Amino acid sequence: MGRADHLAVELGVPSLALMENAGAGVAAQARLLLPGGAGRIARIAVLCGPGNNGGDGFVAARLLRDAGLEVRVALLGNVAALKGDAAEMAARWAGEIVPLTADAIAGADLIIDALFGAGLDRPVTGIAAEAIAALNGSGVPVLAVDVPSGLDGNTGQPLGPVVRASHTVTFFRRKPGHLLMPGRALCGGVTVHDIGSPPEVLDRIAIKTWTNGPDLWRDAFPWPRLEGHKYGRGHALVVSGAAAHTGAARLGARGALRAGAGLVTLASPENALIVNASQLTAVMLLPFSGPEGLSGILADRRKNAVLLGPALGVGEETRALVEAALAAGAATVLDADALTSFAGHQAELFAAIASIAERPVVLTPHDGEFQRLFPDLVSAAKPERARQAAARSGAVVVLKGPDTVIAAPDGRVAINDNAPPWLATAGAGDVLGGFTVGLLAQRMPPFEAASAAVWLHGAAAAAFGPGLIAEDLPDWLPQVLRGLIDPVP
Ligand SMILES: NC(=O)C1=CN([C@@H]2O[C@H](COP(=O)(O)OP(=O)(O)OC[C@H]3O[C@@H](n4cnc5c(N)ncnc54)[C@H](O)[C@@H]3O)[C@@H](O)[C@H]2O)[C@H](O)CC1
Ligand SMILES: [K+]
Repeated sequence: MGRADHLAVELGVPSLALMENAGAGVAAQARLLLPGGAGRIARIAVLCGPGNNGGDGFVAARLLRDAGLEVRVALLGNVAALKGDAAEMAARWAGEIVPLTADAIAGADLIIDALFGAGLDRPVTGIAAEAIAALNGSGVPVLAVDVPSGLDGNTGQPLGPVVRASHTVTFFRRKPGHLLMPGRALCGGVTVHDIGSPPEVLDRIAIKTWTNGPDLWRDAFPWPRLEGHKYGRGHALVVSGAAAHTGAARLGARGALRAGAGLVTLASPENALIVNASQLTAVMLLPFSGPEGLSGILADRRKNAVLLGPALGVGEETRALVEAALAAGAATVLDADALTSFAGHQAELFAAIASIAERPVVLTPHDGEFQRLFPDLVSAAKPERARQAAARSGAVVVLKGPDTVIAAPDGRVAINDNAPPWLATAGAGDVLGGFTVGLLAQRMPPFEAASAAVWLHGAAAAAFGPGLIAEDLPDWLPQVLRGLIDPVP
C-alpha cells in the first residue's frame, strides 16, 4: 500500500489528495453509521494518532463539522509533532484539539478511530491503550480508519490492546488483516474506498495475495462441454477407512461427484465393502488390500485423481498407502490422517511428492495437522506459513480455518472469507477434500482447484444456513454452481 501510494504520487496524484479522499471516504461512512432520530445534532469524537492515520481523521473531522455535525477532535501527542500531510490537515481542521484521554469519547454518538493504521509497529500502551479500553467498553459504534488501531493489517493479529470496530473504511484495496482472523471479526463490516490511486499502479506491484473468489479461478473452472463425455470429466478415486470408519470417505466421494467428476470410485478395504456398498449408488466401489492393492487400482490411468486420509488411521500403513498413491502419478489430495501419519517423516512425503514432476498435489491440513508437518512454521502470519509450507512440500497447501488460506509452491496465496460459522461441523473437511479431488479429476490446475473448492464449500454452507451438517454440503453445491454458471459453450 505504501508502494502504491508512492507510485500514485509519481503518477501525479498528490499525497494530500490521497489523504483528502481517504478522509472523505471516512466522513461518508460515518454519516451512514450515525444513529438516526436523535432529535439533536449528532456528536462525533475523532481520535487522532501521530501519523497519517490521524491525518485521515483530521480530514473526516473537518468535513463532518462542515456538514453541520458536532465534532470533537482528540490527539495523541502534540500538534507540533505532527509531520507532513497530517500536520497540514490538522491546520485545515483549524478547530479545537484536545489531548487524548479515555474521557475524550464522553457523550459521543459515534467514535472515529484514527489512532494507528499501517504504521503500527509496536503494542499500543499508555493513554492510547486507555482510550481503546474506554472505546471498547462504551457501547458506542466505532468507525475504524484503515484498520482497527492496534491490529497488524498484514497478519490480522492484534499487537496488544486493539479497537473492536463496528465498521472499517480502508483504501484502494483490502489488506490481509481485513480477512484473516481475528482481524476480520475486529473490523466489523469493511468498506474499500477509492482514494484516486490510478489502477495502473497495480501493474508495478508484484501482487501475490488475493481474496479468494470466482474472479480468481473462473476462467479455469471445468464447466462441462456439450460434446463432453463422462470419461472426459475424469475419474476420482477416494480411499475408504476400515469398517467402522467409512463415512468420511463417502462424504468425500459424494463431494467429488457433485463437483463434476465424471466418475467416482470408492476404494474399500474388504471388511468395509458391505457397509460401503449399502450406502453407495452413483459412486462405484472397488475392494483393495494394502498399498499393492491401491497401486493396482491406480494402474488404470483413467483414474486420474485420488483422495486419501479421512479416517484412514495414523501410522506406517497409511504412509505406505500415500506413497503408493503418489507413485501412481494421479493428481492427489492428502487430508487428515494422511498428513498426521508423516509427522516425523516429512522428508519421505516431500520426496514422494517431488518424485513425479508437474503432478498436482494438494495438502488440506487444519492448524493441528499443519503444526505436525511444519512444526517450525508457527510464528509467521497465516499466509506466510502456508506459502513457506507450499514451497517446502512442493504441493498446494490449504490451511483450513474460518479464514482458510490456499498457497501454491510459486508463492501465490488466496485468503478465503465466505465461510459461515456453522461450517464448523464434523465431516465438513471430508467434503472439502471431495470437492478438491473432483475438480482435479476434471484437470483444473491445483491452485485454482483448491481455491474454487474452498470457496464453493463456504458458499454451499452459506446457502444452506444454520443447522448445516456435512451431508448437506454436496447437495447444496448445485445451487451455488447455478449462480456461477457461464452459458454452456
Ligand atoms: N493509500 C493509503 O492507504 C493512504 C493511507 N493513508 C493513511 O496513512 C496511514 C499510515 O500512516 P503512517 O503515518 O505511516 O502510520 P500510522 O498513522 O499508522 O502510525 C503513526 C505513527 O505512530 C507511531 N506508532 C506506531 N505504533 C505505535 C504505538 N503502538 N504506540 C505509539 N505510537 C506508535 C509510528 O511511529 C508512526 O509514525 C494509513 O493507515 C492510512 O490511514 C493516507 O492518509 C492516505 C493514503
Ligand atoms: K485506525
